[in-house]
Amino acid sequence: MRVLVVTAVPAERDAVTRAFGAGSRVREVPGGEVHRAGPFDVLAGGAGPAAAAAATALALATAPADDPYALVVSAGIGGGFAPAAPVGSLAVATRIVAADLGAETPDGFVPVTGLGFGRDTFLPPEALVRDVAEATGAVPGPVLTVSTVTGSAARTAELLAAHPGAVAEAMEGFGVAEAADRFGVPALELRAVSNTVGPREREAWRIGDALAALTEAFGKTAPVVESWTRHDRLDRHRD
Ligand SMILES: O=C(O)c1cccc(C(=O)CC[C@H]2O[C@@H](n3cnc4c(=O)[nH]cnc43)[C@H](O)[C@@H]2O)c1
Repeated sequence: MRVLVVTAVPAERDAVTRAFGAGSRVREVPGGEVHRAGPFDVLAGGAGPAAAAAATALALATAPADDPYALVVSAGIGGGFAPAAPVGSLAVATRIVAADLGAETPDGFVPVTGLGFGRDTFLPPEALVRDVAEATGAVPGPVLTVSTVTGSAARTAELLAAHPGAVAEAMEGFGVAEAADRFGVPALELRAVSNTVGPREREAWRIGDALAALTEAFGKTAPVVESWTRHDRLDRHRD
């Protein structure tokens, strides 16, 4: 069974496929094209949770019936929370959290679940997270999905207070996981840290280094997910 990887932009998609030589384009989906590379089908689905959810859902809905996806991975560059995830490091999500989905109240932010509907967290398969962390050196921890890139020390402190131990933020993970969940497929999130979450300093983003780290990480992740799709996934369904 194959693994669908959803990135935001083509530069991230190409960083993933580069681990296996050039990715060959396999199929068009509305608004994008899926590139095949090793065990991965890689799609640049757009930036933000809504684009990511739509692209993921379309790719899953149009997957060949005789070769469905066993896993969806949200991947790309991201902001790392200091000191847990420095620039150039990798982060793998133990929880994929919609950090700004909810309501602002006089008493502070209330997550959507506190409003009595929806959900704000998806849990990737524990054993897979552990094995990916071990193979790649990625720091495991909550990865936050935000619609607005954090740009101040105050907002960084707010996020860390609400999500102790958060290692990274990005803009797509929750959208990818929400779509995958509708298809009964587990999701993972893997981020290469291009910048530190905090006061905005766009010129300091090390995008090239992060993309190179992403390529290396996917080379090391391939055997792990191949083994997981063959063995652990089936064990899980047997329980
Ligand atoms: O300009 C380029 O060459 C380039 C190459 C690859 C990727 C980009 C992006 O701007 C990707 C946007 C994507 O990155 C995630 N991201 C990165 N840092 C943060 C952050 O601190 N907070 C939230 N998201 C971050 C995010 O997922 C964006 O969609 C440019």
